[in-house]
Amino acid sequence: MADIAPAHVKIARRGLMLVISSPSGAGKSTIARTLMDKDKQIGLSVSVTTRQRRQSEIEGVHYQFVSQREFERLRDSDSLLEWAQVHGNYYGTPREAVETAMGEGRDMLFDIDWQGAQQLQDKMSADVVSIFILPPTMAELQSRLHRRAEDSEEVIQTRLNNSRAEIAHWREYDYVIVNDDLNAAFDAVQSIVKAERLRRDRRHGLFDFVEGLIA
Ligand SMILES: Nc1ncnc2c1ncn2[C@@H]1O[C@H](COP(=O)(O)OP(=O)(O)OP(=O)(O)O)[C@@H](O)[C@H]1O
Ligand SMILES: Nc1nc2c(ncn2[C@@H]2O[C@H](COP(=O)(O)O)[C@@H](O)[C@H]2O)c(=O)[nH]1
Repeated sequence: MADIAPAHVKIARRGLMLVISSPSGAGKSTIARTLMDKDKQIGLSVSVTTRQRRQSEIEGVHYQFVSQREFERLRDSDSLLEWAQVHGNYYGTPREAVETAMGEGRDMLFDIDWQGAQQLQDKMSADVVSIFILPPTMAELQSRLHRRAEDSEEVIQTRLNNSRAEIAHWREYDYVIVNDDLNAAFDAVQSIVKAERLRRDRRHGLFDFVEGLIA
């Protein structure tokens, strides 16, 4: 197995970059929030966005809401690790928080679209684990956006119109989960995180216990 470091080589463990994407309304933020509640080892990357704040959202918790001018300043000063225009607004991942977490070996979750996922994959492929969430049907996707009752009808229609083009990127992800039953979808995400942490630890030769057994 070529990816295991020899026992005498100690490599600093880096955090996992868990990327989760989906068409709007498929349930990725719900799954991400549940994971953050249950798994205290993982931190959420809080994006900056030019989108208007929704009623339920808190500044600095769900997003950092910024003006177009401030977004351009952050982008042009290379303060964003990735950025994209999605459904007519700009979104980006602040670089500093991610680099600090990775360097300290802390895992991070990114609720970002396929364009952002591609950029992280290009820049930091060794650390990225990507998951795409699908809705069970397009009709259910539509009714979830309506039931969420956070966006205007016009915004909902824009998001639904974009959903097929977003779903077309599903093959670019390491894992694909159909979010029909929320608990089952969450369990699948949790299993992926657990398995990927084991793989990462094996890769970094941190199985001190095994080394002790065979010493
Ligand atoms: N398995 C499920 N069954 C029924 N409703 C669900 C399920 N998963 C999520 N929902 C509901 O669907 C709505 C959309 O979910 P959520 O906001 O998590 O979507 P999203 O993919 O993050 O969308 P966006 O990209 O617009 O942020 C929410 O009201 C959520 O409670
Ligand atoms: N490329 C990025 N995409 C992002 C980021 N933050 C959020 N998103 C994605 O935007 C859409 C819409 O989100 P919403 O909160 O307005 O519903 C969704 O697909 C998010 O995943 C980011 O920093 N970069």
